[in-house]
Amino acid sequence: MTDKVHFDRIAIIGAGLIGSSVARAVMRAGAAGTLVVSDRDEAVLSEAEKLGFAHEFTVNAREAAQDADLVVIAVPVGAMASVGVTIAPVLKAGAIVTDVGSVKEGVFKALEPLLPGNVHLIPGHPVAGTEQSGPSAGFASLFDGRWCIITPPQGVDEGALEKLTKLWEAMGSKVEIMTAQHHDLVLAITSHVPHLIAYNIVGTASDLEEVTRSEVIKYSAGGFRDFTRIAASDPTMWRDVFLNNKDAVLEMLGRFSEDLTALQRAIRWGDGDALFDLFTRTRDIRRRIIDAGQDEEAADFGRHHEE
Ligand SMILES: NC(=O)C1=CN([C@@H]2O[C@H](COP(=O)(O)OP(=O)(O)OC[C@H]3O[C@@H](n4cnc5c(N)ncnc54)[C@H](O)[C@@H]3O)[C@@H](O)[C@H]2O)C=CC1
Ligand SMILES: O=C(O)C(=O)Cc1ccc(O)cc1
Repeated sequence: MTDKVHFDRIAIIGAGLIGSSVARAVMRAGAAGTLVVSDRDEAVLSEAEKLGFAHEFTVNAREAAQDADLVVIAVPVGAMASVGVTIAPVLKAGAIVTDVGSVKEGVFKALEPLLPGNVHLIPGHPVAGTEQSGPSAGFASLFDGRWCIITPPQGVDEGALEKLTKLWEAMGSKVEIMTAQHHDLVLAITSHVPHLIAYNIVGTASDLEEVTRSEVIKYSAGGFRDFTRIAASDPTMWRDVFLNNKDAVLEMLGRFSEDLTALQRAIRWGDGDALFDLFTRTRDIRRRIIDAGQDEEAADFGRHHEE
């Protein structure tokens, strides 16, 4: 039995889906003496306060970060730097600063020059979420059994890394360590490009003429419905993901469009074997995901939450 992880003061900046879920999971784990949550949006903060998932609430990120042993930045990727500028002057020596952003290399490059040299910046990404946003969409079990990828910089303080790892484990996650660059490449194909495809197909449907569009809605079968769930994801968050993981997304999109062209040819020339072979290979990937226990948990969480 390992010692229970504990921080005297944890500050979470950003009280949306992920920040509020981290707050609830920290409380569930009893991992903070004091948990303070901050959001610059007063409406979000008062909703968070009503939900009561932390000990203290403030619109002032600097006040939240003051004296914190751990600061978790849970804002859209494009807003990380502005939070860094705000909190840098008050960070305690030896504090751990982490984030939950969906892109890792850009976030590290944006934050690292802003923070004092005596704090430990160790980025992270819980690979768990839903298409919803805001404090009421969060829940304590979001990270249970899901991966959290931590991307420590070279020369990281091992004690700080171990403490952060233990916190994610206490919040229910399985932790994997990799470089930020590798994370961004893997997530480009498993998460970012799939979201772009969903935005694109739903966008194409919404551009159809009125009559056809209403039929798309009326007859939407499983496939299209699943895309609309993903394409309902937060516009600010996803704009920032694509602007900050440009190279890896463009690399994967290049491969994707080559493969799409090959499929187009197979359809045009009636190459049924090519189609059948691909569809057989892809079915195997689905089976392997289910065998690994990584099936539709996030989607189910999202759906349960809508009910
Ligand atoms: N939505 C998802 O499924 C997942 C999201 N992420 C990452 O988590 C981060 C947060 O995403 P969500 O919680 O979904 O977004 P959200 O939209 O639910 O919450 C973000 C919150 O940050 C606040 N905020 C924005 N700029 C701020 C600033 N400068 N100072 C203080 N607060 C600020 C907003 O008012 C908002 O309440 C993003 O970086 C995203 O890439 C990671 C895993 C899953
Ligand atoms: O809702 C879904 O299906 C998701 O894919 C959630 C999600 C969104 C962004 C992430 O960085 C991680 C998970």
